Amino acid sequence: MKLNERGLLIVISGPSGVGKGTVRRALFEMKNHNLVYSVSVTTRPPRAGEVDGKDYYFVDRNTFLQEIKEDKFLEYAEFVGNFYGTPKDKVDEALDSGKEVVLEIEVEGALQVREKMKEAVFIFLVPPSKKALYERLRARGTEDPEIVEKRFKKAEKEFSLAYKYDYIVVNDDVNNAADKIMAIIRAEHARTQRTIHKYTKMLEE
Ligand SMILES: Nc1ncnc2c1ncn2[C@@H]1O[C@H](COP(=O)(O)OP(=O)(O)OP(=O)(O)O)[C@@H](O)[C@H]1O
Ligand SMILES: Nc1nc2c(ncn2[C@@H]2O[C@H](COP(=O)(O)O)[C@@H](O)[C@H]2O)c(=O)[nH]1
Repeated sequence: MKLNERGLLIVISGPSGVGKGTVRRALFEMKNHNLVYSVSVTTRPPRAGEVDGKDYYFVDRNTFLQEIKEDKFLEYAEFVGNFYGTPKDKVDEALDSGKEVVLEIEVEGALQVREKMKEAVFIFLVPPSKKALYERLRARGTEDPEIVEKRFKKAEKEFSLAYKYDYIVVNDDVNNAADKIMAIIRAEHARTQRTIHKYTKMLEE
């Protein structure tokens, strides 16, 4: 395949409860995009309403550990007691077919991707305030209070790594944040195409 036919990889991170999933869904509802969402594998039990194969591939711990051994993940990490990983073959397939692939993953995994895929774009979503983050996490009502505390505490470490990302986007308003992310994706796409075009021309000379 030609270099310029390969899609762009977009990594979105941010502390638990900041609104990554909500903003990503708003992004995918926009018109005229070429995005696909990479469904992760996890050992976390499904939340009410979550669908296997759409929200996550839900597996048990032994299956996940076996898949690590078989080198099936582009990246993986443990987050507050559960494993999460990105299936490598699906991401490669989608990129090879020219799609823009969105990963919504925590920071440890994102930094693994940074090492492997230099051309990927890294976006870190932040809340308007810490108070708003805590309130979103608590009000979502999907975790027991003790897990809410653990996830909120983990946010400190995640914030401290935000400087490793290419862009920081504030999720004050969902549509606002989705618009900003779409603008980043379009600009990065254009920049990548220009760079590839330049080098292809140079090689032809
Ligand atoms: N801009 C916003 N203003 C107010 N509430 C928001 C906003 N964005 C998201 N929320 C709410 O915050 C809660 C957490 O959002 P969401 O589940 O999308 O976060 P997340 O970052 O994907 O979390 P996790 O990493 O734990 O999966 C949800 O109840 C969602 O409706
Ligand atoms: N490193 C990875 N992190 C992932 C992946 N899929 C999701 N996540 C992140 O885990 C936490 C918790 O998710 P939750 O659904 O239990 O709230 C959150 O930050 C997700 O973005 C993955 O494949 N790899």
